[in-house]
Amino acid sequence: MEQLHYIKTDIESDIATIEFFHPKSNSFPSTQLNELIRIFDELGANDKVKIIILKSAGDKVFSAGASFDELLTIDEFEKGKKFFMGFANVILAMRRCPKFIVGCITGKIVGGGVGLTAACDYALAESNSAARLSELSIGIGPFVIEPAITRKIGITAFSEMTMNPTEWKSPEWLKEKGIFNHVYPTIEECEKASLDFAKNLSVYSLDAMRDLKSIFWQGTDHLPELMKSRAEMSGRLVLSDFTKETLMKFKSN
Ligand SMILES: CC(C)(COP(=O)([O-])OP(=O)([O-])OC[C@H]1O[C@@H](n2cnc3c(N)ncnc32)[C@H](O)[C@@H]1OP(=O)([O-])[O-])[C@@H](O)C(=O)NCCC(=O)NCCSC(=O)C[C@@](C)(O)CC(=O)[O-]
Repeated sequence: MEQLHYIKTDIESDIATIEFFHPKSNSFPSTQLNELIRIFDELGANDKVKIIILKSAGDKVFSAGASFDELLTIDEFEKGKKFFMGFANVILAMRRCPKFIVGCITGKIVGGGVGLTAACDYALAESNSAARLSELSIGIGPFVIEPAITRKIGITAFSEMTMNPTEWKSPEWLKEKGIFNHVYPTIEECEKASLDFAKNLSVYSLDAMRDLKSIFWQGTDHLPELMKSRAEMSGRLVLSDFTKETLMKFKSN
Protein backbone atom coordinates (compact mmCIF):
# COMPACT_ATOMS: atom_id res chain seq x y z
CA MET A 1 0.00 0.00 0.00
CA GLU A 2 1.26 3.49 -0.89
CA GLN A 3 2.50 5.45 2.14
CA LEU A 4 0.39 8.46 3.16
CA HIS A 5 1.74 11.96 2.79
CA TYR A 6 2.72 13.84 5.94
CA ILE A 7 4.49 16.87 7.35
CA LYS A 8 6.05 16.32 10.76
CA THR A 9 7.78 18.72 13.11
CA ASP A 10 10.33 17.84 15.74
CA ILE A 11 11.66 20.39 18.25
CA GLU A 12 14.92 19.79 20.06
CA SER A 13 17.11 22.35 21.86
CA ASP A 14 15.74 25.50 20.16
CA ILE A 15 15.81 23.87 16.71
CA ALA A 16 12.64 22.82 14.89
CA THR A 17 12.94 20.38 12.01
CA ILE A 18 10.09 20.24 9.51
CA GLU A 19 10.07 17.12 7.32
CA PHE A 20 7.58 16.77 4.49
CA PHE A 21 6.76 13.68 2.47
CA HIS A 22 4.50 12.83 -0.45
CA PRO A 23 4.60 9.46 -2.24
CA LYS A 24 4.58 11.26 -5.62
CA SER A 25 8.12 12.60 -5.49
CA ASN A 26 7.34 14.99 -2.60
CA SER A 27 5.02 17.01 -4.83
CA PHE A 28 2.60 19.42 -3.19
CA PRO A 29 -1.18 19.21 -3.35
CA SER A 30 -2.92 22.15 -1.66
CA THR A 31 -3.49 20.22 1.59
CA GLN A 32 0.29 19.92 2.06
CA LEU A 33 0.84 23.58 1.13
CA ASN A 34 -1.77 24.71 3.67
CA GLU A 35 -0.25 22.53 6.36
CA LEU A 36 3.20 23.99 5.69
CA ILE A 37 1.83 27.55 6.01
CA ARG A 38 0.22 26.65 9.36
CA ILE A 39 3.47 25.10 10.63
CA PHE A 40 5.67 28.06 9.65
CA ASP A 41 3.28 30.46 11.39
CA GLU A 42 3.12 28.25 14.48
CA LEU A 43 6.90 27.82 14.74
CA GLY A 44 7.42 31.52 14.06
CA ALA A 45 5.38 32.28 17.20
CA ASN A 46 6.86 29.49 19.36
CA ASP A 47 9.28 30.92 21.96
CA LYS A 48 11.00 27.54 22.26
CA VAL A 49 12.18 27.70 18.64
CA LYS A 50 15.07 29.80 17.35
CA ILE A 51 16.02 28.10 14.07
CA ILE A 52 13.98 26.03 11.61
CA ILE A 53 15.38 23.30 9.34
CA LEU A 54 13.27 22.43 6.29
CA LYS A 55 13.89 19.00 4.80
CA SER A 56 12.02 16.27 2.95
CA ALA A 57 11.88 12.52 3.34
CA GLY A 58 13.54 10.12 0.93
CA ASP A 59 16.80 10.48 -0.91
CA LYS A 60 15.86 10.89 -4.58
CA VAL A 61 13.73 14.01 -4.87
CA PHE A 62 13.60 16.98 -2.48
CA SER A 63 10.39 18.16 -4.14
CA ALA A 64 8.71 17.84 -7.55
CA GLY A 65 6.76 21.08 -7.01
CA ALA A 66 3.06 21.37 -7.77
CA SER A 67 1.06 18.14 -7.67
CA PHE A 68 0.22 17.09 -11.24
CA ASP A 69 -2.64 15.02 -9.84
CA GLU A 70 -4.25 18.14 -8.41
CA LEU A 71 -3.40 20.26 -11.47
CA LEU A 72 -5.31 17.75 -13.61
CA THR A 73 -8.47 18.28 -11.53
CA ILE A 74 -8.48 22.06 -12.00
CA ASP A 75 -11.31 22.96 -14.37
CA GLU A 76 -11.91 26.64 -13.67
CA PHE A 77 -9.83 29.78 -13.25
CA GLU A 78 -10.73 30.43 -9.58
CA LYS A 79 -9.66 26.89 -8.59
CA GLY A 80 -6.39 27.34 -10.47
CA LYS A 81 -5.69 30.70 -8.87
CA LYS A 82 -6.49 29.28 -5.41
CA PHE A 83 -4.15 26.33 -5.93
CA PHE A 84 -1.19 28.50 -7.00
CA MET A 85 -1.89 30.94 -4.17
CA GLY A 86 -0.94 27.98 -1.95
CA PHE A 87 2.68 28.27 -3.18
CA ALA A 88 2.51 32.06 -2.83
CA ASN A 89 1.27 31.74 0.73
CA VAL A 90 4.00 29.25 1.72
CA ILE A 91 6.67 31.64 0.40
CA LEU A 92 4.99 34.55 2.21
CA ALA A 93 4.82 32.49 5.43
CA MET A 94 8.55 31.73 5.12
CA ARG A 95 9.20 35.44 4.56
CA ARG A 96 7.17 36.59 7.58
CA CYS A 97 8.54 33.83 9.86
CA PRO A 98 10.93 35.71 12.18
CA LYS A 99 13.24 32.69 12.57
CA PHE A 100 16.03 31.75 10.18
CA ILE A 101 14.99 28.87 7.90
CA VAL A 102 17.80 26.50 6.87
CA GLY A 103 17.04 24.26 3.89
CA CYS A 104 18.51 20.77 3.92
CA ILE A 105 18.09 19.98 0.24
CA THR A 106 18.61 16.32 -0.55
CA GLY A 107 17.72 15.04 -4.01
CA LYS A 108 16.40 16.75 -7.11
CA ILE A 109 14.27 19.87 -7.09
CA VAL A 110 11.74 20.86 -9.72
CA GLY A 111 9.34 23.80 -10.20
CA GLY A 112 7.74 24.90 -6.93
CA GLY A 113 10.39 22.90 -5.06
CA VAL A 114 12.98 25.35 -6.37
CA GLY A 115 10.77 28.18 -5.11
CA LEU A 116 10.67 26.71 -1.60
CA THR A 117 14.44 26.21 -1.65
CA ALA A 118 15.04 29.81 -2.70
CA ALA A 119 12.70 31.05 0.04
CA CYS A 120 14.96 29.46 2.68
CA ASP A 121 17.39 31.89 4.30
CA TYR A 122 20.27 29.45 3.80
CA ALA A 123 20.39 26.22 1.83
CA LEU A 124 22.71 23.24 2.20
CA ALA A 125 22.59 20.62 -0.53
CA GLU A 126 24.27 17.42 -1.67
CA SER A 127 25.84 16.18 -4.88
CA ASN A 128 22.53 14.91 -6.37
CA SER A 129 20.60 18.11 -5.74
CA ALA A 130 20.20 19.20 -9.36
CA ALA A 131 17.31 21.49 -10.27
CA ARG A 132 15.15 22.55 -13.17
CA LEU A 133 12.25 24.89 -13.78
CA SER A 134 10.05 22.66 -15.94
CA GLU A 135 6.98 24.91 -16.03
CA LEU A 136 7.31 26.14 -19.63
CA SER A 137 7.41 22.53 -20.84
CA ILE A 138 3.99 21.95 -19.28
CA GLY A 139 2.41 25.11 -20.65
CA ILE A 140 2.69 27.33 -17.58
CA GLY A 141 5.53 29.37 -16.03
CA PRO A 142 7.26 29.68 -12.65
CA PHE A 143 5.24 32.85 -12.10
CA VAL A 144 4.47 32.65 -8.38
CA ILE A 145 7.88 31.37 -7.32
CA GLU A 146 9.85 33.80 -9.53
CA PRO A 147 10.27 36.60 -6.94
CA ALA A 148 11.77 34.17 -4.39
CA ILE A 149 14.18 32.75 -6.98
CA THR A 150 15.16 36.07 -8.55
CA ARG A 151 15.83 37.43 -5.04
CA LYS A 152 18.61 34.83 -4.79
CA ILE A 153 19.98 34.42 -8.33
CA GLY A 154 18.88 37.49 -10.30
CA ILE A 155 16.81 37.68 -13.46
CA THR A 156 19.56 36.45 -15.83
CA ALA A 157 20.04 33.09 -14.11
CA PHE A 158 16.28 32.81 -13.55
CA SER A 159 15.67 33.37 -17.28
CA GLU A 160 18.33 30.79 -18.13
CA MET A 161 16.59 28.21 -15.95
CA THR A 162 13.09 28.95 -17.13
CA MET A 163 13.98 29.08 -20.85
CA ASN A 164 15.67 25.66 -20.60
CA PRO A 165 12.87 23.76 -18.86
CA THR A 166 14.23 20.27 -19.52
CA GLU A 167 17.81 21.03 -18.54
CA TRP A 168 19.07 20.05 -15.09
CA LYS A 169 21.23 22.67 -13.42
CA SER A 170 23.99 21.08 -11.37
CA PRO A 171 24.41 21.68 -7.63
CA GLU A 172 27.66 23.53 -8.46
CA TRP A 173 25.80 25.86 -10.84
CA LEU A 174 23.12 26.46 -8.20
CA LYS A 175 25.78 27.27 -5.62
CA GLU A 176 27.62 29.61 -7.96
CA LYS A 177 24.35 31.46 -8.69
CA GLY A 178 23.33 31.67 -5.03
CA ILE A 179 20.48 29.20 -4.46
CA PHE A 180 22.74 26.89 -2.43
CA ASN A 181 25.25 28.06 0.15
CA HIS A 182 27.13 24.76 0.38
CA VAL A 183 27.13 21.43 -1.45
CA TYR A 184 28.21 18.26 0.36
CA PRO A 185 29.27 14.96 -1.23
CA THR A 186 26.60 12.87 0.53
CA ILE A 187 23.12 13.17 2.05
CA GLU A 188 24.49 12.20 5.47
CA GLU A 189 27.06 15.00 5.35
CA CYS A 190 24.41 17.47 4.20
CA GLU A 191 22.08 16.48 7.07
CA LYS A 192 24.84 16.67 9.67
CA ALA A 193 26.05 20.04 8.34
CA SER A 194 22.49 21.43 8.44
CA LEU A 195 22.07 20.45 12.07
CA ASP A 196 25.53 21.72 13.07
CA PHE A 197 24.88 24.99 11.27
CA ALA A 198 21.50 25.39 13.02
CA LYS A 199 23.07 24.58 16.42
CA ASN A 200 25.79 27.21 15.90
CA LEU A 201 23.19 29.83 14.95
CA SER A 202 20.86 28.98 17.83
CA VAL A 203 23.12 30.60 20.46
CA TYR A 204 22.70 34.05 18.89
CA SER A 205 20.15 36.73 19.71
CA LEU A 206 16.72 36.04 18.27
CA ASP A 207 16.04 39.79 18.02
CA ALA A 208 19.21 40.30 15.98
CA MET A 209 18.34 37.35 13.72
CA ARG A 210 14.79 38.72 13.20
CA ASP A 211 16.18 42.11 12.18
CA LEU A 212 18.69 40.48 9.84
CA LYS A 213 15.92 38.46 8.26
CA SER A 214 13.99 41.64 7.49
CA ILE A 215 17.10 42.80 5.59
CA PHE A 216 17.31 39.51 3.66
CA TRP A 217 13.77 40.20 2.43
CA GLN A 218 14.11 43.99 2.03
CA GLY A 219 12.28 45.52 -0.91
CA THR A 220 9.65 42.76 -0.98
CA ASP A 221 6.66 44.59 0.55
CA HIS A 222 4.94 44.37 -2.81
CA LEU A 223 5.09 40.55 -2.89
CA PRO A 224 1.60 39.76 -1.51
CA GLU A 225 -0.05 41.81 -4.29
CA LEU A 226 2.41 40.69 -7.00
CA MET A 227 1.94 37.03 -6.15
CA LYS A 228 -1.84 37.32 -6.53
CA SER A 229 -1.41 38.47 -10.12
CA ARG A 230 1.17 35.72 -10.70
CA ALA A 231 -1.21 33.06 -9.34
CA GLU A 232 -3.77 34.35 -11.84
CA MET A 233 -1.30 33.76 -14.71
CA SER A 234 -0.64 30.17 -13.65
CA GLY A 235 -4.31 29.64 -12.79
CA ARG A 236 -5.37 30.67 -16.28
CA LEU A 237 -2.70 28.78 -18.23
CA VAL A 238 -3.20 25.52 -16.33
CA LEU A 239 -6.65 25.24 -17.96
CA SER A 240 -5.15 24.92 -21.45
CA ASP A 241 -5.39 21.75 -23.53
CA PHE A 242 -1.59 21.84 -23.92
CA THR A 243 -1.10 21.58 -20.15
CA LYS A 244 -3.76 18.90 -19.62
CA GLU A 245 -2.39 16.76 -22.46
CA THR A 246 1.23 17.14 -21.32
CA LEU A 247 0.38 16.25 -17.73
CA MET A 248 -1.69 13.24 -18.82
CA LYS A 249 1.15 12.03 -21.01
CA PHE A 250 3.56 12.38 -18.08
CA LYS A 251 1.26 10.48 -15.73
CA SER A 252 0.71 7.64 -18.23
CA ASN A 253 4.45 7.07 -18.81
C1 LIG B 1 10.59 14.58 -9.82
C2 LIG B 1 11.27 13.72 -10.87
C3 LIG B 1 12.62 14.33 -11.24
C4 LIG B 1 11.48 12.32 -10.32
O1 LIG B 1 12.02 11.49 -11.31
P1 LIG B 1 12.25 9.94 -11.03
O2 LIG B 1 12.97 9.80 -9.72
O3 LIG B 1 12.86 9.39 -12.27
O4 LIG B 1 10.80 9.33 -10.77
P2 LIG B 1 9.48 9.34 -11.67
O5 LIG B 1 9.56 10.35 -12.80
O6 LIG B 1 9.16 7.93 -12.03
O7 LIG B 1 8.42 9.86 -10.59
C5 LIG B 1 8.10 9.08 -9.45
C6 LIG B 1 6.62 9.20 -9.21
O8 LIG B 1 6.32 10.55 -8.85
C7 LIG B 1 5.31 11.04 -9.73
N1 LIG B 1 5.52 12.48 -9.90
C8 LIG B 1 6.66 13.12 -10.24
N2 LIG B 1 6.44 14.45 -10.22
C9 LIG B 1 5.15 14.63 -9.87
C10 LIG B 1 4.33 15.78 -9.68
N3 LIG B 1 4.80 17.04 -9.83
N4 LIG B 1 3.04 15.60 -9.32
C11 LIG B 1 2.55 14.36 -9.15
N5 LIG B 1 3.26 13.23 -9.32
C12 LIG B 1 4.55 13.37 -9.67
C13 LIG B 1 5.49 10.25 -11.02
O9 LIG B 1 4.30 10.30 -11.79
C14 LIG B 1 5.79 8.88 -10.45
O10 LIG B 1 4.55 8.31 -10.00
P3 LIG B 1 4.32 6.70 -10.09
O11 LIG B 1 4.59 6.35 -11.52
O12 LIG B 1 5.34 6.12 -9.15
O13 LIG B 1 2.91 6.54 -9.65
C15 LIG B 1 10.42 13.63 -12.17
O14 LIG B 1 9.29 12.85 -11.87
C16 LIG B 1 9.96 14.96 -12.67
O15 LIG B 1 10.71 15.69 -13.27
N6 LIG B 1 8.67 15.28 -12.43
C17 LIG B 1 8.07 16.50 -12.94
C18 LIG B 1 8.11 17.57 -11.89
C19 LIG B 1 7.68 18.90 -12.44
O16 LIG B 1 7.73 19.18 -13.62
N7 LIG B 1 7.25 19.79 -11.52
C20 LIG B 1 6.81 21.13 -11.84
C21 LIG B 1 5.51 21.32 -11.20
S1 LIG B 1 4.75 22.79 -11.81
C22 LIG B 1 5.00 23.93 -10.54
O17 LIG B 1 5.60 23.62 -9.54
C23 LIG B 1 4.32 25.22 -10.81
C24 LIG B 1 4.70 26.49 -9.99
C25 LIG B 1 4.29 26.38 -8.54
O18 LIG B 1 6.08 26.72 -10.05
C26 LIG B 1 3.93 27.60 -10.72
C27 LIG B 1 4.25 29.03 -10.32
O19 LIG B 1 5.29 29.32 -9.72
O20 LIG B 1 3.39 29.89 -10.70
